[in-house]
Amino acid sequence: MLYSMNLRISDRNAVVIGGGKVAHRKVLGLLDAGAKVKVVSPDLTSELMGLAEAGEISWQPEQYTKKVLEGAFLVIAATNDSETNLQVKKDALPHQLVNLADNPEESDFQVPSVIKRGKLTIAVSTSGASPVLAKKICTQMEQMFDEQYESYLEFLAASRKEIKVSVKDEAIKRRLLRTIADESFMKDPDRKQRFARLLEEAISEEGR
Ligand SMILES: C[C@@]1(CC(=O)O)c2cc3[nH]c(cc4nc(cc5[nH]c(cc(n2)[C@H]1CCC(=O)O)[C@@](C)(CC(=O)O)[C@@H]5CCC(=O)O)C(CC(=O)O)=C4CCC(=O)O)c(CCC(=O)O)c3CC(=O)O
Ligand SMILES: NC(=O)C1=CN([C@@H]2O[C@H](COP(=O)(O)OP(=O)(O)OC[C@H]3O[C@@H](n4cnc5c(N)ncnc54)[C@H](O)[C@@H]3O)[C@@H](O)[C@H]2O)C=CC1
Repeated sequence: MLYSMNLRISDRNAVVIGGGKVAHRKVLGLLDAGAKVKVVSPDLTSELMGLAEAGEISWQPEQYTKKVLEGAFLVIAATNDSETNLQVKKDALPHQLVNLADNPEESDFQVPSVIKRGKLTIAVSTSGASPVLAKKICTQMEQMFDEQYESYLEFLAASRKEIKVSVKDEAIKRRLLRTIADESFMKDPDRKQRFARLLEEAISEEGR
């Protein structure tokens, strides 16, 4: 059984070994999360080359050696040589998180298929059984959780903060938090006013 979590990797060092299309996909995810990415590979796809030229990643144009792992928080071995990928896992220190693109069993973590809507993240994993199914499920979820969720999550975050500072009664607090998570709030263009009224009512109910 794998343990699911959302890792903060902004400004952490990530090393990706290999410069093919799989490496490129993993690099994009790492950059989105704000990691400092170094790619180690004698060659790069044109997309990775573009990122290197733009200074978004650093490129070490060489074959893998153990020393490239120095200072890495997270390591992804995505070469097309399974022996090299396995060697990366053997060389890494116990606290370095390692993913092998061709070897789920030896990986410390696996990368799920992901949908992002602002603060909302939906990650789907099949534990390596079928990455294609993970991607398909995400495609289905994309319709259910459309772009509207981005502003809705902003509304929820701001409203929850307000509830936390202005309501002391635990039962009333819980009721409000559940109410704003209702689908009707997601769809309501006047939800801010509706929430303001509810909050006012709750505060006066508490004062009684
Ligand atoms: C274990 C894992 C390790 C990891 O990469 O972390 C892993 C392993 C392997 N993938 C393989 C193949 C493919 N992977 C994809 C696609 C994705 N693979 C991703 C994750 C994962 N892949 C992790 C498990 C996640 C899970 O199961 O939930 C996604 C979700 C995320 C991402 O990569 O960012 C991304 C979809 C991105 C999106 O949502 O768009 C496609 C389809 C395509 O490219 O369109 C194919 C071809 C079809 C096929 O082979 O099934 C192979 C065989 C290689 C070979 O044959 O040589 C292995 C190795 C093995 O199985 O042994
Ligand atoms: N996890 C996933 O999502 C998927 C994983 N795979 C696996 O990922 C691997 C890579 O796939 P692709 O990117 O399509 O391959 P690719 O052949 O396009 O790229 C491989 C890259 O690794 C580099 N490389 C090879 N030996 C190296 C070494 N010793 N040191 C540094 N770099 C080295 C090559 O120069 C090349 O840039 C394959 O082994 C495949 O089995 C394939 C599809 C999906």
